Amino acid sequence: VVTPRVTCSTGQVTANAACCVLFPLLDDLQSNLFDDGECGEEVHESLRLTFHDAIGFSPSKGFVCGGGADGSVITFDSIETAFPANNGIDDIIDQQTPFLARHNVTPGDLIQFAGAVGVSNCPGAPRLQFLLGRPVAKAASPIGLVPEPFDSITDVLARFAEVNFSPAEVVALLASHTIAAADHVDPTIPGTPFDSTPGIFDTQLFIEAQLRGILVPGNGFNGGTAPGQVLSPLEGMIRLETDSNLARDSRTACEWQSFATNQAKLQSSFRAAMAKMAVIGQNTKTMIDCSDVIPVPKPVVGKPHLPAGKTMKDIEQACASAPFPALTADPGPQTSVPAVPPS
Ligand code: HEM
Ligand SMILES: [Ca+2]
Ligand SMILES: [Mn+2]
Repeated sequence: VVTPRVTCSTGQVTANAACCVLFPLLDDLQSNLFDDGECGEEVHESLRLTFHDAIGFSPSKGFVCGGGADGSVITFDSIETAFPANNGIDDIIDQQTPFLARHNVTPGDLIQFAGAVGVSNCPGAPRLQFLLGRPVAKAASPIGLVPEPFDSITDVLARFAEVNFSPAEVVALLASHTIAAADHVDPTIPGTPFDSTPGIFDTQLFIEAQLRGILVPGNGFNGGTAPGQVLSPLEGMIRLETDSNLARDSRTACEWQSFATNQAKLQSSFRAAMAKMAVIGQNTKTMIDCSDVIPVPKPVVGKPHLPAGKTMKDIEQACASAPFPALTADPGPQTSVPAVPPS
């Protein structure tokens, strides 16, 4: 099979002429949103936005087509940014919205494209799929569809099951928290990461979430969405109750552990789950595959390890059928994780 190719007026070659609109958008995003190709704050927030838009879909609440990954979080931002679970997403919505005036794409396409481009800046990430063609949203998402960090695993799995995601796919999607930080869980310490390497798409989240929690970063629990915050193993790192429980619940612990040292599985599972999430509620038959516009990410930096000062005794074994993979610790004093700088 010969894949047809077109050359855009801007010089790049792609699968379909409809994708040409994305090259100037790619350059604009890299220069003016992602600080020249960084895997920093705006990439993290853009990835979070892909989820908070897409998960707003509920067959039981009357969606048949439309909803989901439709850009409603931008089109109806005054409604959806007021949902408690969307705390903080107004920031990245304000930063992405001006790109709509400069490029001929819909809000739903912008959100998923920015997420895929942003993730490509993170060493170790898979090259995500991108399909073009989400119509402008006709309605806001109903409230209550975005999971909260204090939700039970039963509730989280039920919410994802409603949009046809298995427990294993939920765990794969949580790889997103390897390139993530919290601004609002404890608002006194914004930019506090979920793993020690928030600029790298590696397996450290799946190792570090399994370490025994011993401390509260910053100066104690400071409101925000806590009760969704639980003890962290490392100074400067924050742990969500849902991440902690997904790593320990019998329905998800073995899947969680399976990612601890398997970068290739992490990449392929996250890629597949993101491809599915990015089109929730959309009709893929009318969409165009523009995945070849997404840059190829750099390889992962570093190897799976315990943070300095930890031993295997600090791992809380949760999977009943296989031992946690043996790891050695980085040398040096107890790891303290620096915050992700705001930019
Ligand atoms: C059980 C499901 C989930 C829960 C309860 C959850 C909860 C949270 C919370 C509370 C934050 C911190 C927000 C802040 O304080 O700034 C956060 C950040 C984040 N989440 Fe999730 N999340 C879930 C699933 C996902 C999924 C599926 C994705 C994407 C595929 C995602 C991507 C992110 C990213 C990238 C950040 C970091 C944002 C930043 O650094 O500014 N999350 N999540
Ligand atoms: Ca990481
Ligand atoms: Mn942030």
